[in-house]
Amino acid sequence: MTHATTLTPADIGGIARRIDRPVVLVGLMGVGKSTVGRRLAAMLDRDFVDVDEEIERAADRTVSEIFDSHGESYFRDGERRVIARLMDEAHGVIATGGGAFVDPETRAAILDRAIAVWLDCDIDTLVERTARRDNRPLLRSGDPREILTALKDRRGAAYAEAQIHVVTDDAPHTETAQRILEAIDAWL
Ligand SMILES: Nc1ncnc2c1ncn2[C@@H]1O[C@H](COP(=O)(O)OP(=O)(O)OP(=O)(O)O)[C@@H](O)[C@H]1O
Ligand SMILES: O=C(O)C1=C[C@@H](O)[C@@H](O)[C@H](O)C1
Ligand SMILES: [Mg+2]
Repeated sequence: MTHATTLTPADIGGIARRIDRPVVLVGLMGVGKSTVGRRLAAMLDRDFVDVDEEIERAADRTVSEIFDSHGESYFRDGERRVIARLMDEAHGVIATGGGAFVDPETRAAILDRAIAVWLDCDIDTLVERTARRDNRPLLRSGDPREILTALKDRRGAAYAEAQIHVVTDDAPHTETAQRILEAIDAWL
């Protein structure tokens, strides 16, 4: 599905001035949180932080290495701490890892301090996108389609608590970022 976006630079500037909290992108692996988030931050002229990258920097290891050497619960503890810190700092756009918003403490902190945007798209698209890079440890333990489908079922209720829901389809990054802005504008 295509969707013509009509936001002018002046519109975007107006929306940017009304956004008084960080915009936090949540949703499944491959939905575009990191790549669309970076584009959205550039459009808003705000800074961009990727939680997975922050954890990797703090640990001086990749997400996969952390899962391999310490396990998922160790990674989740680091993720919770990083997001708690980010909520205390003034950031423009924050891309979370796919599981972050499922943690009740993290979800409550984000909902209290930020605008959570749930990016959502169909499983076929997620399977295709996540196959491009082998950097997602949760998808290595079996068939990625089955794992993503199960995660979507299990996590859907948590993601649905986000204030804003944007279905991305296969729209390009810039268009998706514009749709997020339109949804925020309508919600504010
Ligand atoms: N709207 C889009 N149109 C085209 N390609 C996209 C779109 N969104 C994401 N992609 C591509 O899908 C891949 C995964 O995107 P990205 O890394 O942003 O996902 P993510 O939500 O951050 O995943 P993770 O939870 O694993 O960090 C990248 O190759 C990215 O370029
Ligand atoms: O969906 C998830 O649980 C994950 C998504 C990635 O962003 C990483 O945070 C990690 O691979 C786990
Ligand atoms: Mg990401």
